[in-house]
Amino acid sequence: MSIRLGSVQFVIVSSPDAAKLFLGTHDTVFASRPEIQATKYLAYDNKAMTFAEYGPYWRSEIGLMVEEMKAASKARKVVNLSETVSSVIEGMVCRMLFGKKYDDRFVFKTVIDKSVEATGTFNLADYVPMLAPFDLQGITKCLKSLSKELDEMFEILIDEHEKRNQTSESPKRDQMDFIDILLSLKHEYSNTHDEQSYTIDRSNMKAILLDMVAGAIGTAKISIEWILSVLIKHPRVMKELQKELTTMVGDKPMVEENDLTKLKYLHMVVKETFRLYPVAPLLIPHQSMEDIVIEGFDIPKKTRVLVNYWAFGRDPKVWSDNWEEFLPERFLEKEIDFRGHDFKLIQFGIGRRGCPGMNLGLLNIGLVVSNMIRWFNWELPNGMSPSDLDMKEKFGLSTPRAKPLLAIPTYRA
Ligand code: HEM
Repeated sequence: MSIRLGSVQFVIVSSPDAAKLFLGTHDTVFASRPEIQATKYLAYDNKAMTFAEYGPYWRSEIGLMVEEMKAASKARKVVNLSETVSSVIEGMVCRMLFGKKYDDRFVFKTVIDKSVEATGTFNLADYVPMLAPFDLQGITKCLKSLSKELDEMFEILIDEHEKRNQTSESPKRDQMDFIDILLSLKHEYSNTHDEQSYTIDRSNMKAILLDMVAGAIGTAKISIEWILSVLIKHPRVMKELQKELTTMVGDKPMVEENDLTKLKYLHMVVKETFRLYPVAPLLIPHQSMEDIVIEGFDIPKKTRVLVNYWAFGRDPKVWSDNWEEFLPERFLEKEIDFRGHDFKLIQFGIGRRGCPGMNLGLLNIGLVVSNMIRWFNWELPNGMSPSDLDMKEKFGLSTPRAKPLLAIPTYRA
């Protein structure tokens, strides 16, 4: 389907076969992103991330989470799981990037949530550029203020790392956090074999940090929130997963990174949740870099492509008539994964602009979910039955739960 909004031409891709054409066969043509007001003000002129390195950044955060849930279990306290997951993920990401969990000056999750919301809001200025200077909806003002908040936080973090490195010996390679690694690459060429390579300066560093923080925090939080919701709503699936965890992990105090590959049922639960509750229902818009003809249709340069991935997971032609059912076992028979070979399940996008943080995202999700489920049973508050759990989404650039997930943990010794 093709539509026009103001001066902008869109193509909407609504099936895995069409996605294969645009993001597979013609991936090189559609590998650009449109420049919108949000990227202009938030994303340091679209300077992007390239790599990631991390150690066991998650251990203390997961340990604290388990202890906190044990205390809540003793007190029969209702836990706001949406809030808890958000803090755990923020803590894990901060430890990985900045070496430690920082203090109240750093409110990444709040600023990132607001930025995602502002980016996902329909902004007239993106479709009728002559209206941009008037900022009729006040979105540009909001984006500028969010950008300033983020910039100030990154400046403090980089300054603190630089000062520490000046006063004491620079950390050894295996003790470096992500900012140390970026600082060690400052002014080096990003790619010595490429004539168009650029040096990594301070704004590149901040753009990369923004990619990491924005990419890692909200997406994992939303994914985990949905996985826990479907598990609570479907006690049969919850029991099956707990059985797997008990058998495969035993009495170890924590489910660890190397346990995750053994957890086949967990992987099926994750895939089934990604099918029905995508984090980015339209992925991130792509844009064509040249004119192209696809299946007889002329598609001009700079056409934006929206991939309606939300619809893929609800297509009976793809998932059969029981598509509405939450059934992880459907992946027993289907060799479908989201690692770039199959266009039915593209939770992380696909091709050149696919998500570079997929492995890290899957790891964070696996660690948090498995530890929450290995050690605790979950009950809804006020005697609510699992089938009554509200599963409404809040639509936008990403789709979190409309209402926070509240539940009472009981410790499973
Ligand atoms: C559950 C976790 C995650 C999900 C569901 C997710 C999903 C996505 C999706 C749908 C896209 C757009 C793909 C497209 O338009 O074709 C994307 C892009 C991106 N993601 Fe992720 N992501 C996750 C985790 C992460 C993490 C942990 C990082 C960083 C460490 C990250 C960094 C990025 C970046 C930088 C892009 C833009 C890539 C580009 O434009 O070339 N993501 N992600």
